[in-house]
Amino acid sequence: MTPYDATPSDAGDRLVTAAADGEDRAVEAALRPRDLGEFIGQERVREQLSLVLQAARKRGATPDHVLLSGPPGLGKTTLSMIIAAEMNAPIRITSGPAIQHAGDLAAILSSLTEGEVLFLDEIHRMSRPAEEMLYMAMEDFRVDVIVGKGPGATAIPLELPPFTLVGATTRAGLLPPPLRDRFGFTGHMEFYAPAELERVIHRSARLLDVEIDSQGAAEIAGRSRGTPRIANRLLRRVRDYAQVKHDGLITAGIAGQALDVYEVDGRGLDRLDRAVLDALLRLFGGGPVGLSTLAVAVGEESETVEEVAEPFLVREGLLARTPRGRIATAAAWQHLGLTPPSAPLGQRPLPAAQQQLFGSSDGPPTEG
Ligand SMILES: Nc1ncnc2c1ncn2[C@@H]1O[C@H](COP(=O)(O)OP(=O)(O)OP(=O)(O)O)[C@@H](O)[C@H]1O
Repeated sequence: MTPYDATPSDAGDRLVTAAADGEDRAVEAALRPRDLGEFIGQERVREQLSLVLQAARKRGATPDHVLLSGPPGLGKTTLSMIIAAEMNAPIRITSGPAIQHAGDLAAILSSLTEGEVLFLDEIHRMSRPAEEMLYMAMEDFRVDVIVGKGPGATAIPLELPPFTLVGATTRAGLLPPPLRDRFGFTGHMEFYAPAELERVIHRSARLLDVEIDSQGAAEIAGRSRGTPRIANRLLRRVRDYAQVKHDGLITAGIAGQALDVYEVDGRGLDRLDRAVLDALLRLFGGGPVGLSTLAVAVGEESETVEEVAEPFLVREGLLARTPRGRIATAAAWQHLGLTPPSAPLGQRPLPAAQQQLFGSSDGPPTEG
C-alpha cells in the first residue's frame, strides 16, 4: 500500500472530472440554456455564431457547417441544441465512435430532413471511410452508396437535403485538414472565468430550486476548474450537504465545508491531484522526477497520472513537464503550505519519506 492509499477507482469516480456521468446526463437536460441569450460566457463564439445564424435566417438558407472545439463540459452539446432551436430545426445527435462504417453514416444522412442539424460529437474518432463520405455530404449534399462488393460494386449517388453539420471535438488538431476546411465556422471554446461560473451556478440553483448566496456561488465557482459541468455537479453535492446538515441555504462556509468533505480543495484539486503534488514535493523535493516513478509513489498507473491528474496541474501552473521529468513550481509549494528546499538540486539531502519508499539513500530510480 502506498503512503496515499490511492486506488484506481479514485480516478474513475472523480467529482471534478469534466466527462459526464449518468447522473449528469439525467439532470443536464433540465439545466441546459435553450437560446443564445441564456448561454453564459464564451462571448466571442456566441457573437460570431449569432451572426452566422442571423445571416442564414435572413437568406432563408441553412447555416454553414459549424465546428466546435474545446475540452469536455464547456457547452458544445448545449450550443448545438441552441443552433437547432434558433433555426427552428430538428436535431439529430450522434458521435464519431458510433459511426464505424460508412454505411452507418449513409443511413443517418439519408434520413435527414431539410434544414436538420446533425450533431456529431467526438468527430475526430470517426472511421476513415465514414470521414470520406462526410466530405462529399458536407460539400455537395450528396453521398455515393456502394452496392455490392469487388469488381461488380456500383456507386449509387444519393441526393441529400441541405443540412447543418455541427461537429464537436476535444482535439481539433487531430482533424484531417480536408475535413476541417469544410466547416464554414469554427468556434474555440475556452475555460470559463470564475465570474461566469458564478452566473452558471446562480442560474442552475434557480432551476433546481436551491437557495444560494453570492459568496456561496463564488466558493463553488472557484473549485469548478473553469467548467460548467463541474460547477453544476459540485452545486448538487453542496445542495445535499446544505439540506442534510443545515437548513438548505448555501453560504460560502457551507459550500467550503461540503467540498472539504468531498475532498475538492479551494482551487479545485481533488484527492488524486493533491496526492501527485504531495508526492512530487515531499518525496522528490519538487523534482525533476520521471512520470513512472511519480505514478508508483501514488499507487496509480502512469497513464492515470498523465491523463487524469496532470493536465489540470499543468494548466494551474502547479506542475511542469520537462525533458528531465516532472517538476513542481513555486505555486505548488505555496498551495500545499510547504517550504521549498533551499539547497540547489543535486546537493539536497534525500527526503526521509523517499528513503523509506525506495529503501536506499541513492534516490528514486530514474526513468528509462
Ligand atoms: N454557457 C453555459 N451556460 C450555462 N450552462 C452551461 C453552459 N455551458 C455548459 N453549461 C452546462 O454544462 C453542462 C455540460 O454542457 P455540455 O453537455 O453542452 O458540454 P459539452 O462541451 O458538450 O461536453 P461533452 O463534450 O463532454 O459532451 C450542461 O448541463 C449545461 O447546462
